Amino acid sequence: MKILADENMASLDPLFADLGEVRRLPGRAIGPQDLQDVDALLVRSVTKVTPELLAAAPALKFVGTATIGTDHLAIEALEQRGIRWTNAPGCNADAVGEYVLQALLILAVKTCKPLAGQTIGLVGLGNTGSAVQKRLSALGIEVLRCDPPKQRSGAAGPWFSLAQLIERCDVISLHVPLITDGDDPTLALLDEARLGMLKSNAWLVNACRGEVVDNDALIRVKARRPDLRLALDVWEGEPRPKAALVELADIATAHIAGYSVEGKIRGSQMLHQALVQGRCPTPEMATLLGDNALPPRQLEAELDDADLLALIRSVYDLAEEDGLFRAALPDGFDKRRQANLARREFSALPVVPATSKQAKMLANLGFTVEEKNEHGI
Ligand SMILES: NC(=O)c1ccc[n+]([C@@H]2O[C@H](COP(=O)([O-])OP(=O)(O)OC[C@H]3O[C@@H](n4cnc5c(N)ncnc54)[C@H](O)[C@@H]3O)[C@@H](O)[C@H]2O)c1
Ligand SMILES: O=C(O)[C@H](O)[C@H](O)COP(=O)(O)O
Repeated sequence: MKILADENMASLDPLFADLGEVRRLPGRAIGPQDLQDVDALLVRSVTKVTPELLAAAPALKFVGTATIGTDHLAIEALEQRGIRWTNAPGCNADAVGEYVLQALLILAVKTCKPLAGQTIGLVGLGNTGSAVQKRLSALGIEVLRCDPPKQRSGAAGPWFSLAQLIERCDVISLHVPLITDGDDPTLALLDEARLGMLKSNAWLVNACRGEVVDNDALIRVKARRPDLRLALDVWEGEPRPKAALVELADIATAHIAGYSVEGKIRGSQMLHQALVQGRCPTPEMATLLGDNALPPRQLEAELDDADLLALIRSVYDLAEEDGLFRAALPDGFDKRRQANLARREFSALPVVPATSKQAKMLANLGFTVEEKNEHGI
């Protein structure tokens, strides 16, 4: 079998080398010239799998994207050709949950407003939205949820409309796929009118797709509403985000919210499973990850937002990444993505809690909770 894969996918060798010949290319460079004899194509979000690309791939039988989003795949064309395809639902949801929690803590500390005092609204309650909700509820924070497709499917509420979230929430975090048609399109879901109605001093987080927020409108609204706070991981026109918007954002990163070693490996494992369809076992996470947990940390009894932020920053430092991203622009968007491939999830940090209540909270946040050892740590 001839496999063509994005060179930045995790665990390519241990997962796919035994299945055939694996050729690696930079994702943005994969084009019709590369696909003539390819049986299986493994991509990430940066490769646009268009009808034109598929037309140049007569032997293609399988396309896998190691991502949650599928907006870069021409799904109708794949299905018309009978090419099996899969994405990797939920693979990096924990990484997104951890990114958003850290972004909110940064804004809480910066604005001197305890996170627990904010009314937080989530738009989209699938894998990533739920990952954010889980972490906030570990801190005792309830959220208002907006997800019309879920609401219509009868999922347990309460549910709120987007208009209600905008009216009531101090914080809005977006977790929807990019959808351009149908009953619930999300293209420019936050347009100029809706952005203009955000509450005074509201925080807006976008870690789903840049096009879900009208970026030009956001520039205009933020320019006249300096009270708004923005945490933006995704942008219209990646890898060339609008410089004016980067400048106006409080936190800006290069579409890396879902980047964790664990999330990347999970994505590759899911593609392996879909490709082999049970013909051989998929190597376990522990084998692919290796034994490389971080040194344990003993915690104080009381943890405020700043303490929790410091703990989280010891795993991954979003404020530092924000600075590196700004310094890398205008050309370095993909360089920052490449540089984020070693980020670990909270579970890589063993923590020794001071109280049993804290132990529960830290476990629910995703940390590995350890008992005290004989040295008190
Ligand atoms: N920044 C990153 O690194 C990163 C990482 C992972 C995912 N993403 C993006 O986030 C998106 C969401 O990921 P997910 O895993 O939560 O997907 P998911 O499919 O599990 O959930 C999406 C949810 O959005 C809901 N939804 C759809 N249209 C809606 C609308 N108009 N209003 C409100 N809710 C709506 C759906 O009903 C669903 O529950 C992905 O499609 C991808 O584009 C970005
Ligand atoms: O949809 C997703 O899963 C994310 O946007 C994903 O994290 C993007 O990562 P990449 O395609 O660069 O691997």
